[in-house]
Amino acid sequence: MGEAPAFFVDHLENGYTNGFGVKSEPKNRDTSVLIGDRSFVIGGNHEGNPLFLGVQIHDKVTNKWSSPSVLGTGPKPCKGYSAIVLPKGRILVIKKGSASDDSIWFLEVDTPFIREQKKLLGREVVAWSKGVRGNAEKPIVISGPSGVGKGTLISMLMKEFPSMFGFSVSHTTRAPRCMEKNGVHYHFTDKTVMEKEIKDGKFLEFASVHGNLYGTSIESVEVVTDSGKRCILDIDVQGARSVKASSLDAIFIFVCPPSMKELEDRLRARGTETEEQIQKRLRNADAEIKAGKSSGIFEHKLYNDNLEECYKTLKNLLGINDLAPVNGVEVEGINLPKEHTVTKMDDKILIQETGEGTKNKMIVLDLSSINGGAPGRTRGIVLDTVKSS
Ligand SMILES: Nc1ncnc2c1ncn2[C@@H]1O[C@H](COP(=O)(O)OP(=O)(O)OP(=O)(O)O)[C@@H](O)[C@H]1O
Ligand SMILES: Nc1nc2c(ncn2[C@@H]2O[C@H](COP(=O)(O)O)[C@@H](O)[C@H]2O)c(=O)[nH]1
Repeated sequence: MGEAPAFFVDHLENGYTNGFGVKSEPKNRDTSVLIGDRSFVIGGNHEGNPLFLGVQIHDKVTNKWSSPSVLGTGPKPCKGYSAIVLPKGRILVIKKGSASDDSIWFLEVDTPFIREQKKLLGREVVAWSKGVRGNAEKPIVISGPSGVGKGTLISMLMKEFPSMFGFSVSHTTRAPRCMEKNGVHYHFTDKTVMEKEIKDGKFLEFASVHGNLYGTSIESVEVVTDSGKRCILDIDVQGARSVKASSLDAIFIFVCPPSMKELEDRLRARGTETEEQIQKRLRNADAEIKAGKSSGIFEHKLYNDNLEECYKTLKNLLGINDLAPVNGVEVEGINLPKEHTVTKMDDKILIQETGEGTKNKMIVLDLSSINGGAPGRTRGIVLDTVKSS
């Protein structure tokens, strides 16, 4: 047997406040979704704006109501909706009688992205993301010897397409270079702290590289994917091997130098390492290049000789060229029957058409396919339409 949705709310059209127009305690409390110690009440207007659905939070422990910062563009007010609590701090909202580009939404209330935003903003935060069909783009792992130009290529990509790509900020125990900012280039971390976090299972991968510890925390990747951007990881070959073995379905690119002499020249010209460190990095480069070319980890190899040409090849490889649109992934809306019931069955949501003279269409939404997301962004949904008799 399936479970009924957490709740169904009727008549939430614009102008029909249904008890949610109030600043403090909403009157209609049975329409709240309980997650941990907090109830999330979805309805009425967002900060008096009649175009967007509002959210309020009740904390059971403090018995206080708050209006969170709402990230992303949320759904328009609607006739009614079903709300279903999903794992990992998300609420699925399925609207009634809405346009195909406004029918399925996710409210993030306790994801890593939300927790990070809460820390930053110092207040309650939630984020909306719209549900669309299709799969989110795979993260990109870029490896190559030190000084080959990985960081340069990634910076060019992020500068040209800031809304499309996001950088996974690694942790490292090495000291910051003079222009490097904590939390932007790396999370500069004490070795004992990082070792403890590795032990606590917080890292997707880690490795000792040129005498220091480097690692990608699960949260660093989630922060990017939850912001709806395609995640880029700049990691060494050992790290790439670990990611390949993990559940992260990524594409792997290895950047080769035109020659060892050119690699050495670039490292020296960068001027960020001591002579001893340069020698160490060059020694390691040999083994890295061999592993990169022969390990079977990398499906794509780039030669960074001429920077502009290499960048163009990288863009082509990522499906970005002068003819293709670059403002995010092309999205497909979801047409739902005007009148329907919603049932949850394991990781499937069944949306059954109701009403006289209808075709009794059933839409099956596969929750296991959901990834990426928020705020205001899309995530992949796989839908099947079944005709019941
Ligand atoms: N095609 C190129 N031609 C000449 N110089 C380049 C080219 N690509 C990058 N560089 C320069 O080489 C130096 C090293 O590049 P970058 O810092 O991007 O390397 P990296 O692979 O990220 O190194 P690391 O792994 O140590 O972080 C930089 O000074 C950069 O400006
Ligand atoms: N396995 C990992 N390797 C990483 C990570 N972050 C960076 N790196 C690699 O380290 C070297 C040196 O970087 P530098 O900033 O000190 O020059 C470079 O090859 C990076 O790709 C990581 O999280 N995991």
